[in-house]
Amino acid sequence: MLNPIYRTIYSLGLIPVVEIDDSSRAEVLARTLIEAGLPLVEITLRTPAALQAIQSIRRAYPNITLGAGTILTLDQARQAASAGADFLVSPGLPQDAVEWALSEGIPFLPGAVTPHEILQGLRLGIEVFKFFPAETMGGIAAIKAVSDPFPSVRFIPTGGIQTDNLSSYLTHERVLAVGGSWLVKRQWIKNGRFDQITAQVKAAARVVQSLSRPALT
Ligand SMILES: O=C(O)C(=O)C[C@H](O)[C@H](O)COP(=O)(O)O
Repeated sequence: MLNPIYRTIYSLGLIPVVEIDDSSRAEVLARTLIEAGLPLVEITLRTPAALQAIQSIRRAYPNITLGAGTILTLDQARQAASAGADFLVSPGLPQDAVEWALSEGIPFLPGAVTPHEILQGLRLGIEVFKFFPAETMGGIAAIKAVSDPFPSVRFIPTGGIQTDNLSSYLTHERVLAVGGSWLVKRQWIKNGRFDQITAQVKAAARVVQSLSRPALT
């Protein structure tokens, strides 16, 4: 059974992957995304401000779907969850963090691109994988090839995805959503250009809505 968080992610189709330098901008960032029709964000733990940003967003918008990305260790997984993250994302598969999250009922989206990595994740109980870096690893053709032996697996590709190449991913039955930093550029938050975030998110959402996507089974 697919976790309800993944159903929400599927229905929105897009995960903005965010690097934030100043946590005081987190609330307005979340408001911008919600008002643009995308009540979903992944804050990566790549900056010292990330945990505080997660806390601020959770406090201001209890219903937003909130992810924490770049989880590399068990400690980071615990910290992100207690700051208020609903789901955790990693570029790879940190086994202790994955095991802990699943035992707490927190969806964990680990990175996997090879059959070996997918098998490792499946054995831990993972149902959805981040396919990263998607474009560099061969794009949708690579996802098709690697998913054949794993009929239950779904992917959220990230890495090199933009509005103009997201369609080939999102129309494939194994792809739940796409993620990326193109929706919310770090500089836009820094420079207070929330109007650019709104425009980018709306343009991508229009493409998602125009697609005939396979139903979630
Ligand atoms: O930080 C992580 O946990 C990652 O795995 C990386 C991000 O998902 C990618 O950096 C997004 O890729 P771009 O959209 O090409 O910027």
